[in-house]
Amino acid sequence: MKERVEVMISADAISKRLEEMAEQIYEDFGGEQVELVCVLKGAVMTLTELSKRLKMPVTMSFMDVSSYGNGTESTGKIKILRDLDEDISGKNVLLIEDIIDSGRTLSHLRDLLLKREPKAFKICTLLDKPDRRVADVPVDYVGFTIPDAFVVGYGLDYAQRYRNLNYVGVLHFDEE
Ligand SMILES: O=P(O)(O)OC[C@H]1O[C@H](OP(=O)(O)OP(=O)(O)O)[C@H](O)[C@@H]1O
Ligand SMILES: Nc1nc2[nH]cnc2c(=O)[nH]1
Repeated sequence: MKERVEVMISADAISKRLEEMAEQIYEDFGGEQVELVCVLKGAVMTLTELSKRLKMPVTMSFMDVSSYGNGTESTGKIKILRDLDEDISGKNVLLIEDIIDSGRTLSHLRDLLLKREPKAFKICTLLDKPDRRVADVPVDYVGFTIPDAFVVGYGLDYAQRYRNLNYVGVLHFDEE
């Protein structure tokens, strides 16, 4: 089997959309300082690229959770591998994800973080795949709504590869 990536969302389109989202986020938080919470590893590229476009003061912290193995199917189990170092109570928090698929990861994280009583809590994702939703979770900022296909690039991996692509593409497996 040969792997092939077909472009779905170009680098240019992502850059423009992040610009729009950053403006909206700035307005919604009234220019106040925000703690950006990144869910490793997939959201790293979205976090860095979005943060460069945000005009208010921001801080960054990282959580690591696992729900997927090296394949393309969710296990349905969410494990916290690394929690935040900082207390988020009383802070403006923006949780950043690369993709919402079943919604299990975000729904679990949202419940966990809301218990810590942030001042404001919003969720931002580069990609949303609503067709596969199992757990309902309200999302404040969606970059792109995409059809049900396994995508890679811009932080998203297949067997830990392709995260470095500056675009989002559909992964195909061709017969050799
Ligand atoms: O909505 P869900 O079905 O829960 O899927 C979304 C999650 O899956 C991906 O993470 P993954 O577990 O692949 O880890 P990674 O970010 O380290 O690649 C992605 O980054 C989300 O966190
Ligand atoms: N790489 C990748 N990870 C995911 N996690 C949930 N959905 C996806 C997807 O389409 N691609």
